[in-house]
Amino acid sequence: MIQKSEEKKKTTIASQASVTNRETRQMKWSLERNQMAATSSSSFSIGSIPHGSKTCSLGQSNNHGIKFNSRNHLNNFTGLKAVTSINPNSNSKSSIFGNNITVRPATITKTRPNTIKVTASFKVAILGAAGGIGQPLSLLVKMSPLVSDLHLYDIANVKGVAADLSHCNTPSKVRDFTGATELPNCLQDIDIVVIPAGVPRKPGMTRDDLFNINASIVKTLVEAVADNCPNAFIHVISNPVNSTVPIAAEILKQKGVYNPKKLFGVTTLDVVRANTFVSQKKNLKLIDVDVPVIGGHAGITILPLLSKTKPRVSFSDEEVAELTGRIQNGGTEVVEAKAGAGSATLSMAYAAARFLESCLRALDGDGDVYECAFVESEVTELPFFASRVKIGKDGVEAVIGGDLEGLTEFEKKGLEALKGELQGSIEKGVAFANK
Ligand SMILES: NC(=O)c1ccc[n+]([C@@H]2O[C@H](COP(=O)([O-])OP(=O)(O)OC[C@H]3O[C@@H](n4cnc5c(N)ncnc54)[C@H](O)[C@@H]3O)[C@@H](O)[C@H]2O)c1
Ligand SMILES: O=C(O)C[C@H](O)C(=O)O
Repeated sequence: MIQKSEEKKKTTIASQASVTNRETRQMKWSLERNQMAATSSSSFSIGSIPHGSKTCSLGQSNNHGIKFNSRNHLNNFTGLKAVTSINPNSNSKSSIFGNNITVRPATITKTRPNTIKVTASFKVAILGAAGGIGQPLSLLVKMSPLVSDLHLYDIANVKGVAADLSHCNTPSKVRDFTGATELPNCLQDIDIVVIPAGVPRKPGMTRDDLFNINASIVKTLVEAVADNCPNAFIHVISNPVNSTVPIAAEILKQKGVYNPKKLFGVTTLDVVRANTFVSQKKNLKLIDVDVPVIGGHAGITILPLLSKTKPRVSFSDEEVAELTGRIQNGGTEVVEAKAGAGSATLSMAYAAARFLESCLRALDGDGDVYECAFVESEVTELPFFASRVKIGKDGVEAVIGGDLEGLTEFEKKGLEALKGELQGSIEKGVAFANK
């Protein structure tokens, strides 16, 4: 399908008389690259399947490419293409890796015949942008046509990262900010703040072992967010997420700007892992698989609901035990493989970019955005809990409690077993923020 549509696009574009030989070569390069990506199993999309909703959000309906998707719109993003290869009158969609990057119509202006200028509109700040997660995440965000401004903050080494990224000919303007004095400027008018700042695990450590260092880092950064962009969505990646999110909530409360709908602990990597491991185990097409993962983001608090896997698939008891264990220990698997050089960075950047992109689409008016996230919640007796949430322009529109109904005995036990640890981690965060 993709190949066919790319062929069609190729024909259409190649017939445009105004295109020079050099431009034709550039187009061919771009199209060949797109075709390669479209047929390659290594190409990917960032997205999730909204259970119980009619349409798939980005990527999963068509897995051959990063699809920074914006529902409203049908225009072309220049991305890796020569600007002159774009026909502004065409309805065909194009993308970096072979399919639909769509952008908001209001943000596109013709600059001269057969060219368009993309000016996307959302402002994103990444705090901890020079780190193992921060760098690849920044690159993925730089590729989004929905982002107009990308602010990179770190306590060190961020200038080079920003200079490097700024040479990519994608719409967003990249700026770097170093150190506490530059943090307020970094956060001005920001729509979404992503926080991967903090130390990662080494073999033998738990996520909670990071608490002493990362709790203070998150506290300081969220104070600045509260002071400078209190209406922004906040995505907390720094571990232990089960504690750092409650810390962030308390700080925002102290500053009088807490909006529980806009504070998210990023647990997307658990879903990404669950989808990958299940599709491998059951030999399913990866694009079709979606497994909700609930609870929290550490050890047994990570509870994949395999019985709710889409498409419906049956697992033996042994498979359930094995898959659940692997998903719960996915982080440790990477920490051990890296043998002291850190924890998951690339898969986390991918997961964070997926979650960010979902929120950008929600901000852009897509009414069909669902993701799992660790949020303030009433689906259990715990004050914070990861589950699927519906995300809209103002943040969490609904926490989907229905996933907790009809659980298997194994899942019910897992849910009861995680509550003590999760409650303890939440209380630890709250106590830290209020001491
Ligand atoms: N939520 C998840 O699923 C998930 C997944 C992977 C990693 N993590 C966590 O993400 C965090 C970062 O991991 P990493 O591999 O990128 O670590 P890293 O050490 O490679 O990078 C961390 C970055 O944060 C910066 N930093 C430190 N203190 C800062 C401060 N006060 N302000 C701004 N920046 C600061 C460092 O300079 C560094 O560039 C860790 O806590 C890790 O456990 C979470
Ligand atoms: O495992 C870690 O320490 C990092 C992260 O939480 C992960 O799940 O990979």
